[in-house]
Amino acid sequence: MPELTVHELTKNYGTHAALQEVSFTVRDGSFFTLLGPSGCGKSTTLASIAGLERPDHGRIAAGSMTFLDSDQGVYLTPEERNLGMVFQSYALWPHMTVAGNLELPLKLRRVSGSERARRIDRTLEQVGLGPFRDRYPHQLSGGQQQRVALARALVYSPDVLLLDEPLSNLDAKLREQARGWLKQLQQDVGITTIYVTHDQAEALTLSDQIAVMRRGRMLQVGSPEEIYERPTSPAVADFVGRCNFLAGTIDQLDERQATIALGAGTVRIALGDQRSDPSLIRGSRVTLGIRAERLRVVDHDHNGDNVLRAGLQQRLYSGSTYEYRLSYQDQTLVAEDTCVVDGPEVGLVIDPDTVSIFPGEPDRELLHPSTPDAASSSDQADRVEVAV
Ligand SMILES: Nc1ncnc2c1ncn2[C@@H]1O[C@H](COP(=O)(O)OP(=O)(O)OP(=O)(O)O)[C@@H](O)[C@H]1O
Repeated sequence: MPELTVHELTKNYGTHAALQEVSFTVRDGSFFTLLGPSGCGKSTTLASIAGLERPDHGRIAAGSMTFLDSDQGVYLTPEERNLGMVFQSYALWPHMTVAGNLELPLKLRRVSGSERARRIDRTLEQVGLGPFRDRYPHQLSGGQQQRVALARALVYSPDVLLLDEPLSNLDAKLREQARGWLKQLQQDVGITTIYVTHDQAEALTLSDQIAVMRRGRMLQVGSPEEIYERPTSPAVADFVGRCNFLAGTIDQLDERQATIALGAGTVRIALGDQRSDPSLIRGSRVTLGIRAERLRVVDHDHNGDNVLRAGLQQRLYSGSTYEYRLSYQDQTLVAEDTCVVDGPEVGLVIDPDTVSIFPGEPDRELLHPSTPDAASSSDQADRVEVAV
């Protein structure tokens, strides 16, 4: 299976820039996910790869085959690209049986009768639908229909599989099961796969690489761990997982640590990847990103380093954890913890190894103002040590 490269893809709809110089590479045989909020350009990117949209500018190639090269005037039709595609609405042919749905794309490719039968049997076996070959789509469950759609995309051995939110029509439980099954199938077949979703949990569990998009631009490409643990921008930290953002100023800085002034208090930070960032200098404004599940809620009189004092607004039971809504200075923070802590005020222990630091002020839309009736946070100076 070939590697797929997308280079500086640009697409405008009138004055609206749907894609702005989007570039990425999908490794041979890997599972690559385009993740981002609604309207960020995921489907336009996928449709451009499929040949269903024609970008204004850019280059797309799979192995030695160039699908699109705007500079050279190269543009292959969808039929010339040998790709398999599955949409959210499985788009099965309702008047054909399961086997009939798989047979049509083979007939269109002029595959011989005996070879068609062999491939249909093998693919239905792969997706676990052997016994269902003579059923019609309306006689199948949603999950089974989704498997038929996948089988139909795989039966003619495409070079690359393109999946546009294929699990979103399934209910929550079935969707979780389908993730494991889909990942296994992709690994068994070994096919290069590009997957579109706005569901971060789906992206994290399924992917070898995730590309986070926003407003037609690529924000970050990396493994699920990189995207979650080391986001390169507040926007990525905000979209993947739940993150609290705090504004601060670098007070002191050395090779390994930085001390950040947070309102009335200070924060000590051990420097990781950001060590080489030239914009992190003494006196510069920064944004700290702290994941909700990495804030430990303790009693208000808890002693030690890295403790913020916050007002307790609300504690919500969510099964495996409690969700705390807390007021800190003029913001609402969210923490997830398994323990029960009460009182108008609590302590928040920050794990120094799990805080991200970004240059500059936080975007206003990332900050959540505290509600007017919330208990006020302590004015006392906080001292927090954070590793980045
Ligand atoms: N045919 C079109 N004409 C005009 N604007 C379009 C067209 N198709 C898409 N857009 C716009 O381009 C932007 C990107 O759309 P796209 O469908 O790629 O987003 P998306 O990330 O896939 O969103 P969703 O998750 O909601 O499907 C959106 O602002 C959308 O309104």
